[in-house]
Amino acid sequence: QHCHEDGADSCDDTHEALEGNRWQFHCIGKGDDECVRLEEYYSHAPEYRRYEHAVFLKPNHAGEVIDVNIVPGKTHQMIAKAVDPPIYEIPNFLSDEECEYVKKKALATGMVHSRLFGANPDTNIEDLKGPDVFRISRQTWLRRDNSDIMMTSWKDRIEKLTKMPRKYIEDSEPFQVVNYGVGGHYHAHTDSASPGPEEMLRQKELPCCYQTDCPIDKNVQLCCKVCRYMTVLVYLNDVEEGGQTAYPFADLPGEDLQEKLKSGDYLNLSKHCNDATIAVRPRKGMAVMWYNHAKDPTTGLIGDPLLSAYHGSCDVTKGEKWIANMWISVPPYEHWDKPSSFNT
Ligand SMILES: O=C(O)CCC(=O)C(=O)O
Ligand SMILES: [Fe+2]
Repeated sequence: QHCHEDGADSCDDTHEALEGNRWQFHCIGKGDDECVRLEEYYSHAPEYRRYEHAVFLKPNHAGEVIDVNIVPGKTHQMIAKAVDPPIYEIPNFLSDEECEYVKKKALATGMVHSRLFGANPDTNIEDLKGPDVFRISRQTWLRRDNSDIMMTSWKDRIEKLTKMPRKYIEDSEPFQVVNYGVGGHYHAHTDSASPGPEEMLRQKELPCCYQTDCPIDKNVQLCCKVCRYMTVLVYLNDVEEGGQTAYPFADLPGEDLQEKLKSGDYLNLSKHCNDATIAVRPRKGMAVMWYNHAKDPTTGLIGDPLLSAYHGSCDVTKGEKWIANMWISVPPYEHWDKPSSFNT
């Protein structure tokens, strides 16, 4: 590996030929040893050089701890929880004061009951309760406000953490703030495009939702597809009991995953929270970051959805739970030059 000692960004352009493929290394620590080897890089054909490429940071093993500089003068840790998909915990991503600020701001905008894609708009969701309900929470969106120093600094940290081109961070949706009470949960789901083969084929030609005005809370599947390449979720409080973020299929061998997915039952986290291979306990200010898609090895843009990235929130059994979601969207090659409707 050819990472330079003089800082994180100096080795972003380091390439090494390996059996005809190109590999890229990103030095996210200080020395050579802390370089993280990324997935195979794009093929360097001229048509794939016109735009900025996504980054996929893969840990060497679960439990790996990587020091990162995301705030000047401070060191944070990225703790790998899983390899497939890569899931990382980043303690103290936000300070206590920042968490309080986000909650206050969210309450001021007004929180509404969360809906699902394709949900019947006539249902009175406020009355729905119990383990059979897929999602029970309240939420709001915090719109981009470039004069807000906290939000800008938050995006800086996400950029340093993910190594993603700033463009994709700026293009992405507003921050979503979610609040769960006792009994609140969100059964296991994917944050991005429906991963079934037929669905993928049907949606192939569609632009990404963030590039359109398609209403994201209705049945959007006919108009656009969700292209949330990665998720950065931040816990805004300590939850007294329950409320873990659970990944029922993380790091499972392919056959076991297929079997569990087929049964469908494992998606119900009110029943199966404890069967999940990875469950992250909320801690105020901590971020969890993971990939919902592979990186397309040819185009360097969003690739196939990762079934291993199914996740959700277990029931809050005592107290309440506050989170903020930041999704980073990346287009597929067919739509790489379409502008984002959020970055105006
Ligand atoms: O609350 C959690 O831990 C998970 C939330 C989630 O998956 C989502 O909002 O998409
Ligand atoms: Fe999610």
